[in-house]
Amino acid sequence: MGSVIDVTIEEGSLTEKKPTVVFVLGGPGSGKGTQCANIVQHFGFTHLSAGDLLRAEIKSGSENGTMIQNMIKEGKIVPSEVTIKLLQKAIQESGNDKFLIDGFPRNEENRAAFEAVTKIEPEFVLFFDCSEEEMERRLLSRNQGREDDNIETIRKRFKVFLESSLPVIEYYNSKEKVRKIDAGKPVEEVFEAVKVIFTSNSEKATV
Ligand SMILES: Nc1ncnc2c1ncn2[C@@H]1O[C@H](COP(=O)(O)OP(=O)(O)O)[C@@H](O)[C@H]1O
Ligand SMILES: Nc1ccn([C@@H]2O[C@H](COP(=O)(O)OP(=O)(O)O)[C@@H](O)[C@H]2O)c(=O)n1
Ligand SMILES: [Mg+2]
Repeated sequence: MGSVIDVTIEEGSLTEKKPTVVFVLGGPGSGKGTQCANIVQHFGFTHLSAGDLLRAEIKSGSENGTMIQNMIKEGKIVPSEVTIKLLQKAIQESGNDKFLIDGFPRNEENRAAFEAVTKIEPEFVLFFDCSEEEMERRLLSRNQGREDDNIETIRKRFKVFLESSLPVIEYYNSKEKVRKIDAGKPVEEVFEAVKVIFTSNSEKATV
């Protein structure tokens, strides 16, 4: 009797549809959050910013809060175990099946752990390509009171981006999953390029 129930549950989980995920990557200040807000309005995705989830975790007074706060101040990447748990919880609570995951995966550890734990492959990877000079200018005038938007931490974040995050983008590029956008232009122009990608991708999916 027990075995019949087991088989039913297994079949149920096998046929459960995996959510659609788009990773939104790019250096600090490249405009990920800004463009995600636009994409949500036009294409019905739920926006999950790994950085926002980590900052909310600090505010909630969680036991990991101090560790996360120290890492963010130093521009370091928080262990994937912590970030993936927060992402999974947000995915479950959203009720949606389409997600923009912004600022994740930021290193090889993030990428491999997410794949191993969730078995989710991104539909594609949106890469906002922007010069350091422009990103620095934007971060220094972001005015969100962030403890990491100071020149000292910004330099550390740029270094981490080049050393740890770009290789992840290269990995997806070798799988032809990267859609690169010139993010140095004004917000509206960047969004025009973003729209083309989301429109052509959803057309492909329905053919
Ligand atoms: N295309 C753009 N041109 C000029 N400023 C921008 C552009 N996109 C975003 N910004 C501004 O730059 C800052 C960083 O943008 P944000 O979306 O938070 O980037 P990220 O999430 O990649 O760090 C914000 O103050 C935002 O208003
Ligand atoms: N996957 C991630 C994403 C962010 N973070 C931390 O959160 C910080 C801010 O990330 P963010 O995505 O909000 O920053 P921006 O690129 O949006 O400026 C990073 O510098 C890391 O310290 C992380 O540890 N792991
Ligand atoms: Mg952001």
